[in-house]
Amino acid sequence: MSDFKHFDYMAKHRYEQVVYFYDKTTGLKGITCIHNTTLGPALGGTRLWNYESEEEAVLDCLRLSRGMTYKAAAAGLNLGGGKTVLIGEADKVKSEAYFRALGRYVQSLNGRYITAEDVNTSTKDMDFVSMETDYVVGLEGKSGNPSPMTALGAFHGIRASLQHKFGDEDIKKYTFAVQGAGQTGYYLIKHLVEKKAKKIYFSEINEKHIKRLQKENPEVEFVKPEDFYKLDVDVLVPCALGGSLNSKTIPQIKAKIVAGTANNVLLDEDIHGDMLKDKGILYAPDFVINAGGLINVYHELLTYNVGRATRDIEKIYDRLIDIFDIAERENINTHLAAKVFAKNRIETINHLHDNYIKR
Ligand SMILES: NC(=O)c1ccc[n+]([C@@H]2O[C@H](COP(=O)([O-])OP(=O)(O)OC[C@H]3O[C@@H](n4cnc5c(N)ncnc54)[C@H](O)[C@@H]3O)[C@@H](O)[C@H]2O)c1
Repeated sequence: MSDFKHFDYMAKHRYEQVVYFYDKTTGLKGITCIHNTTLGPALGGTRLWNYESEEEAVLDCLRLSRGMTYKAAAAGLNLGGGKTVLIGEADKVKSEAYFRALGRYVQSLNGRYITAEDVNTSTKDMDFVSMETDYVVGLEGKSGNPSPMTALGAFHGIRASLQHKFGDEDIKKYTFAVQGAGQTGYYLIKHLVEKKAKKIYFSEINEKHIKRLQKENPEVEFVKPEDFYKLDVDVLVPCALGGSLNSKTIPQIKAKIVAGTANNVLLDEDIHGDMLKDKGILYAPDFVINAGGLINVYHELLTYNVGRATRDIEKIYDRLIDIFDIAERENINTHLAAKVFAKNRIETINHLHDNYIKR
């Protein structure tokens, strides 16, 4: 019997709500976690995963929803943090009825939570969800594929990092190594090529993605994944896995900046955030630099306009500059500074709510 104490955990990290739902007919089994709605409705995708245990699923949902609170707050959006996880094998459970049942549960929360696609769920699945609820974004024909926008945000984040570290953001003067040329890495490389980066390396494990890039941009040089961290470049651009910066990889790094799209790059936020700081490596916090897709999808809740969304994504530049300044002033690592930045925004708006009596 597990001794995980749900309410103690919720109290410690200030969660608002955890909802369990089960639909007998379709076998839909899931959890929605709403971490914080100070800034607005909790937004976060629906992840479908064959979790080993229910506890693992709850913990994943809790952790991911909290991450969404910070991400939305740091992105300057009027959104809170939430997430849904569904327990099941993707190729066995998925159907129209399954996702429409999910839509019913989302609708029952009356707008406190807004969903979207995530691991193992697609825009097509979300179309079924949208038949039952208004509270779903990232639909076909609306804001579209988030990956190019995530890559665009990361590109502005790289510029901000260069500016802060070297006082000059001219891409032409620098060398880059990109890990992963998938949905986001591919587009990010295109931006670096377009701005005539001095040299670009990339590492990949998917043969198809390697060939695509070598065909389209032969000047971008392939390196084996095991050689990625020790490359003598100015900027490492992680666009693949979580946990890639850890006690084994950080000592190998020669680059002065780490800035890319990958989520949860630091295996341990505190230990590895400090390790990078001590080595004089500027780290652009993942949840700030990779928020372009979220900012884009948020614009669906307004009236979607690609120009306005793009301008908002550009603001990642200023936000990172502010965060780097906080880190320097407070002598803390940049990941912690980003959390301080996000928490400050939530607290400020919270006070504002206290001053204002709704009629
Ligand atoms: N897609 C988005 O809009 C978005 C938004 C925010 C964050 N992210 C994060 O960015 C990261 C990349 O997302 P994506 O959508 O580009 O995923 P993706 O799966 O399309 O691309 C990842 C690529 O990395 C490659 N890869 C895996 N392991 C590798 C290794 N050891 N060395 C080199 N390459 C390796 C894969 O083969 C794949 O081509 C993820 O961490 C994701 O959570 C993505």
